[in-house]
Amino acid sequence: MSIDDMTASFEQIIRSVGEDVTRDGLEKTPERAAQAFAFLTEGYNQNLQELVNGAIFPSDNDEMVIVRDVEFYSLCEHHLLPFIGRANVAYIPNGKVIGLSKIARIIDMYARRFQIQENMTKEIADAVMSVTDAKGVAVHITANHLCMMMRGVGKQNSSMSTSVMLGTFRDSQPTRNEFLQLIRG
Ligand SMILES: Nc1nc2c(ncn2[C@@H]2O[C@H](COP(=O)(O)OP(=O)(O)OP(=O)(O)O)[C@@H](O)[C@H]2O)c(=O)[nH]1
Ligand SMILES: [Zn+2]
Repeated sequence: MSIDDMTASFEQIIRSVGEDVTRDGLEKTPERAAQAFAFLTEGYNQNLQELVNGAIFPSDNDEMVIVRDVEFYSLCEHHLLPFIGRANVAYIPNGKVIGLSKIARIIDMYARRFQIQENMTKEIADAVMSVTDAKGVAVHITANHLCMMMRGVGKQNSSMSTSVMLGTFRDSQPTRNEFLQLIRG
């Protein structure tokens, strides 16, 4: 990722809207915007193994583990505008558990890319499954999309929910229901 290239692109965008990129307030904006965008897309520079950093621990607990209400900020791949929400992630351990913070790091790694919510939900579920070998993984995300709020159809109060169920959560209705009840509570 080249900050210089992005800086030049933001300079061009600012010019294209008819602004004077040399005026005091905007002088450093192209580079600031490039740095901000680099941060918001840093998920492209991360990979799962490095991010988890070996934080997988043996455990004979085989009850559902849920990490709830993890906030995230992503960018929709259609408009590059933010969508903002919360993710709930559950898994049923199969001899090992993952470090708690790593679930949040996995969510951020996929959020900090150009995304649609459905794909992000699936990518998080697949990633948690691949690093934990869990009996089952469930991911549920609710988000507000600014492309639908500050432009376009202009709906301020609608939110979108997506979920992906793998393994036991897909096969067993009671397990799926327990998850849905726990995230509602
Ligand atoms: N399924 C899904 N759609 C999304 C997501 N983020 C944005 N969109 C939608 O992507 C669609 C793109 O539609 P287009 O008609 O190509 O673009 P547009 O003319 O800007 O559409 P409007 O937003 O309706 O003005 C819109 O319906 C958006 O609401 C997402 O995460 N998931
Ligand atoms: Zn959008």
